[in-house]
Amino acid sequence: MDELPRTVDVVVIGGGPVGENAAARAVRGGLRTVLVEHERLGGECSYWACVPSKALLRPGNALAAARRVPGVPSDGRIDEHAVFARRDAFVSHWDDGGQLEWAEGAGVTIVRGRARLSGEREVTVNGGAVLRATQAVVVCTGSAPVIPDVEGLADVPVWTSRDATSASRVPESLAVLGGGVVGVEMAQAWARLGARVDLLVRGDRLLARMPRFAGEAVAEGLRADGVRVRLGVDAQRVSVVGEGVRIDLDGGEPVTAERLLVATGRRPATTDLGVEQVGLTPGRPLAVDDTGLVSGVDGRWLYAAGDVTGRAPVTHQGKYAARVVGDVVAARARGEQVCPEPWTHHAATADHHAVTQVVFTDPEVATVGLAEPAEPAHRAVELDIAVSGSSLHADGYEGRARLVVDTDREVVLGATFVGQDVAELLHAATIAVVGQVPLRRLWHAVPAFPTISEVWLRLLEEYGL
Ligand SMILES: Cc1cc2nc3c(=O)[nH]c(=O)nc-3n(C[C@H](O)[C@H](O)[C@H](O)COP(=O)(O)OP(=O)(O)OC[C@H]3O[C@@H](n4cnc5c(N)ncnc54)[C@H](O)[C@@H]3O)c2cc1C
Ligand SMILES: NC(=O)c1ccc[n+]([C@@H]2O[C@H](COP(=O)([O-])OP(=O)(O)OC[C@H]3O[C@@H](n4cnc5c(N)ncnc54)[C@H](O)[C@@H]3O)[C@@H](O)[C@H]2O)c1
Repeated sequence: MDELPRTVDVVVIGGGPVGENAAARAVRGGLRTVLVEHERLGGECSYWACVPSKALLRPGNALAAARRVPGVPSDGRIDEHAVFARRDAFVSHWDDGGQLEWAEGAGVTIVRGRARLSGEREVTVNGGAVLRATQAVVVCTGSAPVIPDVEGLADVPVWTSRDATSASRVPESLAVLGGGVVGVEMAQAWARLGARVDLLVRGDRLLARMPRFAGEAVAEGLRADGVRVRLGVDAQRVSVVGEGVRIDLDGGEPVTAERLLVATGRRPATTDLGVEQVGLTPGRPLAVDDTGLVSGVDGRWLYAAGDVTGRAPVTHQGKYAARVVGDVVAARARGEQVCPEPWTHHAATADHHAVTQVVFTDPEVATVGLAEPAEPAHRAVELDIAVSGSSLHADGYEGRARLVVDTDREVVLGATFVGQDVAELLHAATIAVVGQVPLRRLWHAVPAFPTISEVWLRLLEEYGL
């Protein structure tokens, strides 16, 4: 720390994907920028979330895809050692040296340590060195798992998503608490690696924020892999039994498993961050406007992006918000007027209208924008994915697609696709939503034959074109 500048233009707290992007963008705007990270550069996403979870899911999805195409050798079993080795390579063996090199190459100064806000434009690292920011402090501290208040849960060893993405031995049995995205992805990954999996879900469906047909299709996919999907069960008590854990359920028989994964959501990481020093409440998300400026703090110096804002907790939306923040801070430093009109360079407008997400299960779920009609003028146009492209892609292909259409303006407000390999359909839908492309113009976007995208033509016909 001694040789570091104590006064810089921008201090970014948290070196996950979001903080890295905010810092790089600020540097690109000509600002001297320090990024403080207390664990690994690259954050949760690179080492314990997006990347390793997708590496664990991909082999099972590839094998299942091969099994749907007669003639392709697919009678073997997954070699878990090779899967773990590939996962380990993707997370660079949990070594962030490569990211450090990238950051230095991008001109970002890295400081290792835990940062706390200690006053206006001021950040203290490890309780010692003080960094002062002439322009802005940008908080990108991410989120942490929520462990619910269930009797006994605090006293038993459980898996969080960190363990579920980094383990290198397949447990004989795994109970998963929570039917959200982490729950369904990890239930399938570990089932396909050979664990006996129970998925314990409080509500009556999986993926409750998505259209019902999405959760139902994923539940069917999980059941086909032997996962026992238990809907409408509430964990009452958790205790240690032998080498494993027992979960007593309201609404079902008790479940015993070698491991218990708690996948019941995440909360913004604003505790132990000194937010009370600037009049904010620890534990709450940092509410931001569309430029990333934190609400409730005077002086236009505190910004935030990513999971910590609670806005759209997926990596790509956080990085988008980070690019906006970096550019806004640089523009304001140059004395330019920032006009955050919707859809301009200085406003993260897509967070309100076009958040994208893919659930990487088999079947996949891909969503953008509105999942359900929200006003009388909105109409859901929905059908099975049954086109030449899909039937050639896999025997017995099953999928479903929904567009939410604004019938007054005749534009697409949202899309949901479920089925094998639908993730790559999503960007076309995103462009339709963001571009507010009239349906009558979309009619002229002719899907290539034979691709799964032919479903777009069927959807437009179903609408009435
Ligand atoms: C199992 C799992 C799978 C996921 N899969 C996907 C996926 O496939 N696609 C997707 O888009 N999203 C996925 N997500 C969500 C994604 O991981 C997050 O949206 C993303 O990591 C948010 O990035 P971030 O930079 O805001 O936060 P993080 O990645 O959490 O990074 C925050 C960083 O800040 C650091 N930090 C925190 N406090 C301090 C401090 N006081 N001082 C210094 N440093 C600090 C942390 O050490 C961390 O490195 C997944 C999440 C989980 C749990
Ligand atoms: N592919 C992806 O984009 C991806 C993958 C994984 C995670 N993520 C993101 O990471 C974050 C965390 O994911 P998550 O699945 O933990 O959260 P989530 O909010 O998606 O799901 C949590 C689930 O747990 C349930 N729950 C809460 N308390 C419970 C309790 N006491 N008992 C039983 N169930 C309970 C909730 O009803 C909810 O269904 C989310 O923002 C998610 O979008 C994204």
